[in-house]
Amino acid sequence: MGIRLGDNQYGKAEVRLVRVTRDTPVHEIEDVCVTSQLRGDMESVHTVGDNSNCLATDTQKNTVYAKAKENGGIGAIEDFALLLAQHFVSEHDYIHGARQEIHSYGWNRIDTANGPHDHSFVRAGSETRTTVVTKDGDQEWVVSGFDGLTVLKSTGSEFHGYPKTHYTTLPETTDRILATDITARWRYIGTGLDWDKTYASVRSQLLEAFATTHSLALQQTLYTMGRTVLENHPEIAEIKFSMPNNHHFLVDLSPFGLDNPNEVFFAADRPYGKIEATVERDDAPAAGRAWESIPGFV
Ligand SMILES: O=c1[nH]c(=O)c2[nH]c(=O)[nH]c2[nH]1
Repeated sequence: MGIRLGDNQYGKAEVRLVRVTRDTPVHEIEDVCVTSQLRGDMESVHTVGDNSNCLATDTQKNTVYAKAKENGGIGAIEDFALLLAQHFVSEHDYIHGARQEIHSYGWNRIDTANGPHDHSFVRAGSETRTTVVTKDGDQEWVVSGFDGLTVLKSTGSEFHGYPKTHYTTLPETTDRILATDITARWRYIGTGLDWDKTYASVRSQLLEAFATTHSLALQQTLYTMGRTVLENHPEIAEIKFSMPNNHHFLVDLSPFGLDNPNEVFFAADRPYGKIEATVERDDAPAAGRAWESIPGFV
């Protein structure tokens, strides 16, 4: 019978790791979630249960923890993911490729009456920074981004001019709330970059573009955000977004004899519009395997 093993990868998912740097009484913390997956000569473990090439997922988990110590911390998640991928591929001749995904959660020092506390922290911001490093032999790809950066504009957003069909009830508006949770992923050209600096810059450009674009559609805002990033970052080939349109409906207060000039809204949680797009350079190098197993984006 013509049956064979197709693409496969395996590893330990969602290894939670908090690293405390405690060289001085003023501690630092790094908080990440690592998913390690390996690809290689895995035919026989699948077909006959021969585990001789099967680097245990438990070993992959231990490697993540040990490298956090040997490396003196995590550092930029892109560097740590590259370090893990390079370790697995170079140490074991039966491992040919790796996919290392890391999410990181930011923490700020708690501000007390006596100033920022030495070892007490509060979660920073609403977003989770992410990276996926894919290594295939000598080739490496880095896709970074974030999930869930929640933003809202209380004006500066219109929506009109859309087709009016038999089923259209949506009133046109020249002044509405625009709210979304930005999920973005961008593909780097090459490695060896200052990941933390680029991340901070992309994040602030996205926020600036969201704030300053007078929006005629969330699609237009999305495109402007992506174009701004590509114009300012030649090291980024493309950026993908998935953004809900978190609807805010004006509440009818007329039964109570009250007017409502865009002041009181019902913040609906579902359904929501779902706006997704890629903004890309037309001369970008090919994506190769960079986007493999990164679901949820077009
Ligand atoms: O910015 C928007 N884009 C749409 O495609 C859309 N559709 C809709 O009902 N409201 C909106 N708003």
